[in-house]
Amino acid sequence: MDANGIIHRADADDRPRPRSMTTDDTVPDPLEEQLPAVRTALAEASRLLACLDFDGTLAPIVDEPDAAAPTPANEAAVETLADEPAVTTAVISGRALADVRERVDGPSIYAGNHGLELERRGSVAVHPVARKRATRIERACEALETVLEPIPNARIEDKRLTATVHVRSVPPAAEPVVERRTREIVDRFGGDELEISGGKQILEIEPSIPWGKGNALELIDAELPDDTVALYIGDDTTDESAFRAVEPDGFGVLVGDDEPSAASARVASPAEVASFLEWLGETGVELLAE
Ligand SMILES: O=P(O)(O)OC[C@H]1O[C@H](O[C@H]2O[C@H](CO)[C@@H](O)[C@H](O)[C@H]2O)[C@H](O)[C@@H](O)[C@@H]1O
Repeated sequence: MDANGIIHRADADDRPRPRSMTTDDTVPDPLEEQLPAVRTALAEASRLLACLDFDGTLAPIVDEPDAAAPTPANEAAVETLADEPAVTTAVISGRALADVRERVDGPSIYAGNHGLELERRGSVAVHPVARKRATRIERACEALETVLEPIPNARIEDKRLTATVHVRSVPPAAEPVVERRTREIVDRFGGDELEISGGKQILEIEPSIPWGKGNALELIDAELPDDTVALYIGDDTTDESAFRAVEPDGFGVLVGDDEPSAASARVASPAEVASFLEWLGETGVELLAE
C-alpha cells in the first residue's frame, strides 16, 4: 500500500504496471488553466459526452461504502446536464451496476463493475468472460467471509462480477494479513482467471481480462456523432483507462492532488466537480456548435 492508501497489484516483472501509472503520465494542470482549451473543444463539437465516476468524484469518500452519496450540488448538476438534449451523460463506476444506479439519478447510461456491465437504451450488456467467472468470484467471497471474519472491520463487497475487500477501517497492523489472506483465496479459487488490482483502501478482485472503464467509454462514444467531445471525471486508479480513452481530443479531469495521471486537468474535490458540472450545464452547452 502506498502513502495515499492505494493498494497496488503485486508487481511481478511480467505483470502490467499498476493502472495508475504509465511512463507518459504527467501532473494534470489545475482545471482553470485548461478551461480555454475546454471552451475551444466545446465550440468545435456538436455534442458533449460527460462520463462521471461515482466514489470520490460525485460522492465524497466515506468510511462506510453503503453510506456514500453524491453531494446535493453534484446531484442537481448531473440532473441538469442529463436534461440537456446536446449532452449524453453516463456514470461509469467500480460499484455494481444496480448499486450505482440507485445512487445517481439522471444519466441515460450507467456502467458498473469498472465497465464489465453496461446499461443503455434499456438493456444491460455483461462482458461474457466476466459472466462466466462470476461463480469464482462468489466462491472467493464466501471463503473470504470466513478467513477475514476475525479481522476487525474487514468488509467484503460482493459485486457479482468483481468483489472488493475494504481495509479503510481495518487496524493498520492487520492490513498485511488481509492482503495475504485475500491473495491466498484468489489464488485458490481464481487460479489464472481472477486477479487483484488496487484502489483507495481496497483490494479489487476481478476477472483477469483486458477490460476496464476506458473500454466501456469507447463503446458509448462509438455510437455518438464523430464531432462529439468526450469528458471523463474520476479520482482513482481504475479511472486512468477512461482518461486515456478521452485524451487528447477530449478531457480527463482527475479529482485529486498533483499526482501523475493520464488526465490533463485536475480539481481538488467533489465540490469542485459540482462547480465544473454547473459551468458545463450553464455555459459549456451554450458553446457547442449548432
Ligand atoms: O469507480 P468508483 O465509482 O469510484 O468505485 C470505486 C470503488 O468505490 C467504493 O469504494 C471507495 O469508496 C468507499 C465509500 O466512500 C470507501 O469506503 C472505499 O475506501 C473506497 O475505495 C466501492 O465501495 C467499491 O466497490 C468501488 O470499486
